[in-house]
Amino acid sequence: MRRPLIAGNWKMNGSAALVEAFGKVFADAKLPADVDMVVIPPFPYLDAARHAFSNTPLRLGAQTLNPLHSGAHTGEVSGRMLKEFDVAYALVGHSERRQLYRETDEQVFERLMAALEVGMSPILCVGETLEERDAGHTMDVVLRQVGHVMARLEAAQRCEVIIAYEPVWAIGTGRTATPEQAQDVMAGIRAYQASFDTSLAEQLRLLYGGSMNANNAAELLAQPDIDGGLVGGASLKTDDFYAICQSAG
Ligand SMILES: O=C(CO)COP(=O)(O)O
Repeated sequence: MRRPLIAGNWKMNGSAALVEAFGKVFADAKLPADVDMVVIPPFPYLDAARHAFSNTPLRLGAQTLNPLHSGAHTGEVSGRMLKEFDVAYALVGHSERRQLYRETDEQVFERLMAALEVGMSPILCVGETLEERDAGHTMDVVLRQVGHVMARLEAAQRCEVIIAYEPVWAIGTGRTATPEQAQDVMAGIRAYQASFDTSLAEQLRLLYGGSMNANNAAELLAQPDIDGGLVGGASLKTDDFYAICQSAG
């Protein structure tokens, strides 16, 4: 059985007050014990979140990381630094980074390797644009993004990777993929992974992202190949994120 994972990607949102609010709501909550719950705030809030979440099941993630450990790279943050703040997960290849900051598949691979090197679980984000979907290229795009990374990893590294399928057209648009659309792509990713190793494919955790909210989470999470969610907008509201975590249990 794969352990469900719900991760909240705050993107460039949130505040010190929101960190405190999450610490309070998640401290006394009756949350499912069999679900991994992760908050991914902007870097400046990581240290406050580490303290505020110490009595909660919430773990921390980073939105990106530099491939190097240190050096003359103004504005960048390394995995080694993030580890000092108990950051356990790192997003790599989010579509906003691919589109707005021109990150290539190769840079995504380098960042993912940096996360693995310091013992963080990378969450590799993949997904097609609307034009790519309409042209019938969804699986080609997604498997290119997955393959560029997975095909180059050792088996032991492959087990550490979590994959988030986030159709670009569903991100922040309120337009969620139907459970069937999401399931089709997730099944395709798992089948690709099975071409390396069938038992690893069974263990691979696949998250859906793109306008997941408290109302649609249960139906998406009920799909056989969806093991969790990568939540954007709804992860900025304590009650909504709490409800999504509940529905994963
Ligand atoms: O990009 C996302 C999470 O990484 C999804 O964002 P929304 O949930 O706001 O659509």
